[in-house]
Amino acid sequence: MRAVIPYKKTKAKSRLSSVLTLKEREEFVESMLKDVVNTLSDAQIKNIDVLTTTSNSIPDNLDVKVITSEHGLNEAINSYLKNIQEPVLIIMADLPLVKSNHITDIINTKKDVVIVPGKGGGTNILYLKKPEKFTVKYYGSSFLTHCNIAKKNLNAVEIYDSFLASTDIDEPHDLVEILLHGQGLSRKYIEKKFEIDDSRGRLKLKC
Ligand SMILES: Nc1nc2c(ncn2[C@@H]2O[C@H](COP(=O)(O)OP(=O)(O)OP(=O)(O)O)[C@@H](O)[C@H]2O)c(=O)[nH]1
Ligand SMILES: C[C@H](OP(=O)(O)O)C(=O)O
Repeated sequence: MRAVIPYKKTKAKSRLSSVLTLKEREEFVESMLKDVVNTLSDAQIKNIDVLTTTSNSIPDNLDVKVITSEHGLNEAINSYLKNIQEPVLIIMADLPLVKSNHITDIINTKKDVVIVPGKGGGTNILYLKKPEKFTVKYYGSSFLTHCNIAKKNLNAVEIYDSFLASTDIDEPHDLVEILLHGQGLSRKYIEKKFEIDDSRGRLKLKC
């Protein structure tokens, strides 16, 4: 089996622009990518592909295969899947809280498809035992879309329930979860700039 991480660094995370500059956002997404790659490695995933928009956005020291595509997210992933004849784990790059035991739980499923929902209706992780029978359609309520695609084309779907695996980092309020639960490079990056305001459990910028 393989894992593929869709990754965009250029102008990344516009939803965080109120709290991080563009340079900081691009540095931050790189730290999250490294955390995801480290988690996959800890789960003994040997074949890790990073599907990115521009090859110059990947650090040299990552043990991954870099695949570039100028296409948008859906077209890039569906083109990638056309060349895959083995089970594939599609894991987003903005999931720094996922742990290796989540990955092993997911790939040891007895079902054809595992879907890990994101907050607000997204899809954080897809595990496809038969990728040739699946087409991704991210954005909007992609979680429901992917459930329907799976049920139409395959018969056995597992919805994997995990607070940490469902916590994708999109909005400023998501950053507090990294301070509360993170253990990797992205936590080191964020704690330089933010701390938790204990009075309300809310994030505030470090003075
Ligand atoms: N290869 C590729 N990955 C993408 C693309 N757009 C987003 N991604 C990745 O897909 C995952 C989810 O994307 P988003 O949460 O929308 O990331 P984003 O577009 O940087 O965030 P916003 O600008 O706030 O929407 C992240 O791992 C992104 O790095 C794309 O056009 N190509
Ligand atoms: C790619 C998209 O991410 P979101 O915008 O929901 O974080 C999705 O999961 O469908």
